[in-house]
Amino acid sequence: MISEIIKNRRAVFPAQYNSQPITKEEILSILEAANWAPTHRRTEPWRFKVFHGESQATLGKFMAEYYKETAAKYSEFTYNKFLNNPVKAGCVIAICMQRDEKESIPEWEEIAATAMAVQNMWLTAHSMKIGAYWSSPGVINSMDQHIAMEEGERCLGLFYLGKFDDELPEGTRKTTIEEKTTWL
Ligand SMILES: Cc1cc2nc3c(=O)[nH]c(=O)nc-3n(C[C@H](O)[C@H](O)[C@H](O)COP(=O)(O)O)c2cc1C
Repeated sequence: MISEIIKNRRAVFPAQYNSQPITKEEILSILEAANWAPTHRRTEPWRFKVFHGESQATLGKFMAEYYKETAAKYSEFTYNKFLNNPVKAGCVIAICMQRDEKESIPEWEEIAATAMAVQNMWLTAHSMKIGAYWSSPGVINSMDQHIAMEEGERCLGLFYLGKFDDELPEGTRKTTIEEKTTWL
């Protein structure tokens, strides 16, 4: 049932990944789900850059060095996390949003559509027993220093994917949906 998949999906972090590879076919299935997200005026703004293989290590090096150059309070622990997390993953996908030339709809709608695409990916990965999480460190605003980005394209995060052995914990929410809902 989809409601079970929705409830049981968790953020699964690099520390939980085992070293099993993720195949290109598996990544393509996950990306295919993204393309079916709803989209206002059919702008289909989601764009993805897949780091799969050696590019994972160079992404880690870029993020770690960026952190070293910009950190207000540098820690070697954080440096090593930036360096090593992409390599622990089965692949990392940069989540990007492309504005259409005419900017025909507000930016927030394009971000919302891209986030819906990511939820499709996250649920698909979960149903394939592949863990995932959306990471949004400051370096995503400077991804154009590492990879080619189009005019009007913005990186919204990094989607880490990895296979895992452990049972996933039960999810928690601070408040119930009733507390967040007003009936009129
Ligand atoms: C837009 C977005 C950005 C996120 N950025 C981060 C992040 O930078 N670091 C992090 O640990 N988790 C990040 N998360 C994942 C959340 O921490 C996680 O989804 C939340 O703790 C709820 O846990 P659950 O997904 O297992 O239910 C992000 C999630 C979203 C939707």
